Amino acid sequence: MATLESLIGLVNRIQRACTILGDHGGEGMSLWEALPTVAVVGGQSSGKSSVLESVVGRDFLPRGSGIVTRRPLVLQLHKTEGGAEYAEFLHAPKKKYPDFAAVRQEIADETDRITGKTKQISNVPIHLSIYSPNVVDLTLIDLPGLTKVAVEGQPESIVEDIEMMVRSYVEKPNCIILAISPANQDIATSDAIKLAREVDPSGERTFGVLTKLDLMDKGTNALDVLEGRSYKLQHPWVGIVNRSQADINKNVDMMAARRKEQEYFESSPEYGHLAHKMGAEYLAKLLSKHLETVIRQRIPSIIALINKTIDELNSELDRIGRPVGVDGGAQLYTILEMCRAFDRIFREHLEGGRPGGDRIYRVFDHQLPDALKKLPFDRHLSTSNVKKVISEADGYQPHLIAPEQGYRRLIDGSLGFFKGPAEASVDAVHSILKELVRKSIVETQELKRFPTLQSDIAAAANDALEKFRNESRKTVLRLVEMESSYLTVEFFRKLQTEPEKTPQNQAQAATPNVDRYSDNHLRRIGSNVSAYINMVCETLRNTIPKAVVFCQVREAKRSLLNQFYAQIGRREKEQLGKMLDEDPSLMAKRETIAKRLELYKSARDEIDAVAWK
Ligand SMILES: Nc1nc2c(ncn2[C@@H]2O[C@H](COP(=O)(O)OP(=O)(O)OP(=O)(O)O)[C@@H](O)[C@H]2O)c(=O)[nH]1
Repeated sequence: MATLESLIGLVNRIQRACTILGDHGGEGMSLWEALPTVAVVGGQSSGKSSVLESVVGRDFLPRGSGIVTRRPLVLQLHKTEGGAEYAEFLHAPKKKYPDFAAVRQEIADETDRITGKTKQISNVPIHLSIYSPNVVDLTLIDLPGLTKVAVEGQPESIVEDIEMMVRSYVEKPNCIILAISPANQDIATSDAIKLAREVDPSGERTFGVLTKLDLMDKGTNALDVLEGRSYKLQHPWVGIVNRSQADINKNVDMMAARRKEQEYFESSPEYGHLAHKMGAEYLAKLLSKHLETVIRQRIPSIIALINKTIDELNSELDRIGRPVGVDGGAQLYTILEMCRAFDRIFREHLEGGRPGGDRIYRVFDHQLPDALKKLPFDRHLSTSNVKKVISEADGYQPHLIAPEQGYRRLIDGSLGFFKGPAEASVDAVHSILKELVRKSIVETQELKRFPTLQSDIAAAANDALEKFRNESRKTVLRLVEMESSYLTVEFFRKLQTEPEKTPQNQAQAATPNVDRYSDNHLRRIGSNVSAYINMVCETLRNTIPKAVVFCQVREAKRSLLNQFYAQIGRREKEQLGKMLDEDPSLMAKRETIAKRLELYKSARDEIDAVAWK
């Protein structure tokens, strides 16, 4: 079983970690609140400070008129095996205070640092550790004295504020209440007892302390209280005789005061039989033992709370994303992971796992054929235009057999029309791909936290798409140009051998080239060209999609981010870090969670180390 020292030391360490990480109660069930603590409460001038100093055996608390204690003071006492006494503040961890007058000054200064000189109160605790051979292991929290009236310079609300702060500590079921009441005042009117009664009616976590026994009226005594008849508590009352104001003024040494107190009880006719259970030293031991028992009881529930919280924090971290390592390798890895996640989703869109790829097929199946159908060949191959083109091509010398030049010009002119629909298909597919990039970025959960990387990936992907589009445009235009560069000669050979179908045509064939520019003749040329163009159109309707898929879709699937990968591979650590810029609020949130996680994990380690000793 763990020793007494180790259990209180354990809670001390966890408490300190809590304060470092800003966990000192408040919303929800915090670790701090799960830890057993001893809170010192009492009315003003009840002798609170005197009791604390006597327990420590040192003068170290600020004195003065008005409300001096304005922040909770977490006082952790560590017993040392001899050696010099010294104090340490959590807010100045490197500094040792061997001089307790300086401790007093630092408590006052540190109080003001948070509350300002306005004499407001604050619930942010000051942590003070005292290392001394003259103390027992114990942690006490000194709270502002309960008061009824605000004094000069302090806001009216301070009375209520103090009560609320003290209440927030003592109402926690893990709080052991050290209720200080002066003996020279009716116990029924004690502020400390009134509050304790409210929050701990059964008295199981209240320790009653009666101060100023030496100041009671002659002929009266406090036995009714000390023996539990006036107000019953589960734990025995402890009577205390602190230094009087006169003693303090005379600088009576604390050790001397402890001795004097012991003598007082031993020599007292009324309290002599209780002497071994009275005094500040006894109180310290009593509390220490009790605190240890309570901690031991609480450990299983503390472990349960810690484990539950660690699980919750972990899943919260998973939800918002783990912090990225700071070294360049880790950053590069993270960026590549994000890129891969994005790329996977983008490909799913194309391949049908997600919607969007089908729109590309619609371009080939609808848009392109529709556009081809709408090309103005009728106009281009109208008799009048055929005549115009052929005459121009013939020049001063009309053609002899067939208008070879005219045919070529008519065909060239017609083929030119295919460029429009070909380019339109390229552009349509381009904008679908762009839209899919946008969608995929949005759908990549992992990327959500990295707005900069999001836009970097989007920019890189769009750059690549732009390049693919240019390539694709060149290719489809080439397909069209190829059609112009070499005509399918078989088509025309076949035409020549085909017999004329109508009698009129037969007549014309019989007298060939009677009128080279007759309507019939021109119509025939027009329809021949039209037939040829239709054939080419059929070919292009099939080859344009192939070119577009080859240049744009296939490349997008294969190498959308290749250029980007090459770029980031060359980047320096700082540039990579910039790419992983996150939303500041998210970063702050993660940091808080990570810190809390660290706190809970270290608390678990501490407990593991002690509990199995
Ligand atoms: N004679 C005698 N005087 C005491 C005793 N306890 C406290 N005093 C005196 O009572 C006055 C108030 O004591 P403190 O310890 O400052 O009381 P406090 O509750 O801390 O007071 P505030 O910090 O002002 O709320 C001081 O002058 C002490 O010397 C005691 O047991 N006997």
